[in-house]
Amino acid sequence: MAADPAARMSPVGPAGAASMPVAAPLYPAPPFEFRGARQTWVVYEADAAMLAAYLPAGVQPDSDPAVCAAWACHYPSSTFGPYLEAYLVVRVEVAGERFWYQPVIVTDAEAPMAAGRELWGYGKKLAHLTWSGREAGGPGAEQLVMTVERPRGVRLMTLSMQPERLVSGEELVSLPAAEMLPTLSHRMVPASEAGRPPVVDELVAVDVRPRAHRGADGRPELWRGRGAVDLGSGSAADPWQVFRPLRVLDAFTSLTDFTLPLGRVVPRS
Ligand SMILES: CC(=O)CC(=O)O
Repeated sequence: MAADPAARMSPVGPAGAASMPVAAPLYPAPPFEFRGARQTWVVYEADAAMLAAYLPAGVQPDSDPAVCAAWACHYPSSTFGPYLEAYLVVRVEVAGERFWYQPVIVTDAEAPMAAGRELWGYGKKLAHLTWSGREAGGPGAEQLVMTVERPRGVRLMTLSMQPERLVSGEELVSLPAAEMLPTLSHRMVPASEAGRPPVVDELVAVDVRPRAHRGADGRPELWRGRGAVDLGSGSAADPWQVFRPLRVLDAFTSLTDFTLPLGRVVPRS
């Protein structure tokens, strides 16, 4: 009797799987979807010379003092599952194009950690993150707070933001501190044979626009308010204090749905 093809079907992943291990991939193939994403930015000035060691060759702040942002992400629903993430980013210029360069990223889950490092060159580390604040901001709403510890008990960052005023997409575009630039990462993959140079050493840009902003009646859900970032004295492994704010410029929080695209390689000169 001929075997039933369905009965022979393997319970493991298909050949050509999107990620390792190919028999049981850690994360699926694109598209990479995010729903109800709460992102909060505190934009500030920092000492460009202090943070220079975090920038790869060919990547320079586009101003002095440097413009940085502490960026807190609460992702309740995504292709990679629910997770929290925190970034420190620097506004930079590379060969005449401007980006938000991402030297520091921490997350609390394995799938977005591996996918971020492998696909986009996001140099993520695992950390203990907490997030508090209601889903929707609003005037008089409780403040939004993210904390980052790595390892647990060693506080690297406390970010807080008090939403005060709903702003339109047009108004946001006109605010210098909220400039929507592509992000940029340094994707480095070491060689597996001793004495060989990295097999990948490239700058990867990701253009996260366009974003679909959610809100009651389809209006954008973007709030502006007051922000604060405390980076303390860092740690030996993670000297985040070099990004310490000199002056806070602005603070925003948004609630969006979006699809994260793959990147593009940026020539260094
Ligand atoms: C999986 C990813 O790296 C996407 C993100 O968390 O920004």
